[in-house]
Amino acid sequence: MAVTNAAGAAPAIACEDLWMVFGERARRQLDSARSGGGSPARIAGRLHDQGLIPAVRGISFDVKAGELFVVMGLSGSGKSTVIRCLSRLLEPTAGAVRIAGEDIIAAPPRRMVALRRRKMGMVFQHFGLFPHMTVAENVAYPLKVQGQPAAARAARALEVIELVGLAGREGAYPRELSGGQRQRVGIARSLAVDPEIWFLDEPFSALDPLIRRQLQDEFLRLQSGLRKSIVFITHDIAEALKLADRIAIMRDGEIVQIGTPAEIVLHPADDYVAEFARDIPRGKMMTVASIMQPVGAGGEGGGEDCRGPALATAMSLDDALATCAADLSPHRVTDGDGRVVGTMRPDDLVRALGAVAP
Ligand SMILES: Nc1ncnc2c1ncn2[C@@H]1O[C@H](COP(=O)(O)OP(=O)(O)OP(=O)(O)O)[C@@H](O)[C@H]1O
Repeated sequence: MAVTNAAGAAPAIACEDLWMVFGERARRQLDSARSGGGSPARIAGRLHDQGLIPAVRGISFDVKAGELFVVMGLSGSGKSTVIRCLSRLLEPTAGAVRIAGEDIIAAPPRRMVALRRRKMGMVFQHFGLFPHMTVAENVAYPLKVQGQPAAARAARALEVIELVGLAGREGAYPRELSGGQRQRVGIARSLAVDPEIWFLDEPFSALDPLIRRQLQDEFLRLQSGLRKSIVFITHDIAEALKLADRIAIMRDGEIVQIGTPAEIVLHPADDYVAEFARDIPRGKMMTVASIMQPVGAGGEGGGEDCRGPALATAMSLDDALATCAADLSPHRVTDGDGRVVGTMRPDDLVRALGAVAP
């Protein structure tokens, strides 16, 4: 049965009280551990004592349509296990996963195969390209699996190859490409079927920092046009803050905080989250959009009392500070199309930069 929210639209992904326990008779052991009651950590402790590995411990979250949702945490915190449960590459031990309202845990295997082929795109850290196929053949492969005719899949492959900036390299083999180019092929291949849901598990982690930054920028540009519903995994807080609409921070199989990049940096839920956010160069990493008062939400009509030049939503806080330093009155904030979308008060800016106590 489809489950919808108050507005009538189901979230793109809804995950509720999800458990993934590795080991013998995991389901029965989990039931027994839960019957004793207590927090997920206590239940996990009982499972540990039985020699099981409770990798994901009763987590819940929603991903909205078109949202870029980042799951972040240290190595071993359970990130990859979560993403594998969402596509049922792993069978969760307990809990519910719904894709656009459809309960996929109850879906029969054939339906699951169809969902993976038509609705879901996946990109992993190790590109997983076929070495004996050209770029074009690799990218067209999922369309071949779908049974699309040769001409249609060649045309679509070229389209997405162009989208990821590899036009002209469609005849190359993976061994002839750099790491960054190979990952672009992986991204193009996952986009070929035009998935609604996109799972990316540390897609840029194997790349050197410069290429990594470049691919992050390209990824943001792609997403601003595509508006896919995305679950993106990373262990890098800077990457999470740069890309995310919202971030879920995981520790020991649990989610300790879900929030926007600004909420995570400015209002960390505990010391673990604060530790991640501590060394972030806020002025460089955070944008005006993340701390402005939106129009109608304290930003009033957007700029009646404002003087001085408008700030752009995409501007870094450092650049905004340089602009505001000349005029300490509130500033209008405009989006890429020049529309007034909010107000920035210089004291909010200074607070966000950590120069005064909140
Ligand atoms: N197939 C498996 N069998 C047993 N334990 C597993 C299995 N897969 C994962 N685990 C364990 O589950 C826990 C979470 O692993 P997971 O790979 O999800 O973490 P992660 O946050 O993605 O880590 P990394 O960033 O290093 O990839 C770890 O303790 C791991 O050893």
